[in-house]
Amino acid sequence: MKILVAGSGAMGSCFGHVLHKGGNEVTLCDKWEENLEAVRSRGLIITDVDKREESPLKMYHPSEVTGDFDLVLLFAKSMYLEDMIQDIKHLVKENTKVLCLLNGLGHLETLRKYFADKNILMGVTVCTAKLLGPGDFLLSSHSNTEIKNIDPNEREACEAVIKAFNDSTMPATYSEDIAYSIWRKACLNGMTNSVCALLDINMRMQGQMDESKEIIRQIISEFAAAAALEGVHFNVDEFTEWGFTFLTPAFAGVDHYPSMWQDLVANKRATEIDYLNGYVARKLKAAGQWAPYCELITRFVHGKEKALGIPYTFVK
Ligand SMILES: NC(=O)C1=CN([C@@H]2O[C@H](COP(=O)(O)OP(=O)(O)OC[C@H]3O[C@@H](n4cnc5c(N)ncnc54)[C@H](OP(=O)(O)O)[C@@H]3O)[C@@H](O)[C@H]2O)C=CC1
Ligand SMILES: CC(C)(CO)C(=O)C(=O)O
Repeated sequence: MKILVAGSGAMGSCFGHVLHKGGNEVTLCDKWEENLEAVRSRGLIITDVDKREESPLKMYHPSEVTGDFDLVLLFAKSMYLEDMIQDIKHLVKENTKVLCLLNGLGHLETLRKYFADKNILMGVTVCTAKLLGPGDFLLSSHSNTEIKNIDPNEREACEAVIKAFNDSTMPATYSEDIAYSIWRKACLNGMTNSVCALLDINMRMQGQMDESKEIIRQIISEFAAAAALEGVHFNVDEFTEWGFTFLTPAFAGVDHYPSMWQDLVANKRATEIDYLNGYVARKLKAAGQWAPYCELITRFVHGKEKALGIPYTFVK
């Protein structure tokens, strides 16, 4: 399969590398200058769990990419998704599928502004990856990715993408209800990413805090109220229990910090808060309801971004 990875930070580069090892023809593109420069001058380095590997993949600026692709894998941060789509949309032809695996909510609406449903695949992944430096990334796990076609007639094409992932040792499954899967993953990110970033703790430490279960339950209740407005229904207790399994050493090891901690605390970069807790707070507010936990968390995260002098866009 010919694959373009649009957004080749931690996740994009790691997925691209593993899909290349699985026999796919992969092109990476990104707009971060230091990243491009590091890959140009020294090559891409991927630590695939515990094996440090030099990847033969090249990385280009989106403006340099030409050709036909079967699949465009979107892996920009949520706030730069639209910008990335603007840069690569001309590369999406009649039969190209665009797969969005970003964390966060509201991305399908963004994709629909540019692409027909038949071109869109939506998904979520619990794989984790980390930026070690420009052009140097760690894939911490080959965990599951769920994918579904938006146009019901495109299941076969979606299954072909799932097969390409599985053939490349990236486990992937077909999601019968991708809206549910996306909300469940957003709940996980909404309960742990922002809390760990604000308290400067890792996921295992969050799991051990006495107060965690109640805080998490409240956050997930607000996500459930917002999801219901979109016709997605889930059980708050079930999601709280499921979320808690990620706060155990079995998933989080001894020191796993979620991506928002990596952005805000380690790398002092803007966060995806407006697409997680911020999305829920906005959604409920528009419906005349209130999400006190999500609202406060969003304001705290933006407050910290501001205090650190990080440029960000506050989605209203
Ligand atoms: N990391 C993880 O474990 C997981 C991440 N995800 C999701 O995947 C998506 C991509 O995340 P991830 O790959 O972690 O993000 P990264 O920050 O590693 O990469 C995303 C983009 O950010 C820009 N960028 C990265 N570092 C810098 C820097 N220091 N200075 C300037 N720009 C930089 C680059 O592109 P550009 O300059 O073009 O913006 C890069 O392509 C997100 O939606 C995330 O939530 C999902 C599951 C797990
Ligand atoms: C670690 C995990 C799976 C949960 O927060 C994640 O998606 C992230 O770090 O963004």
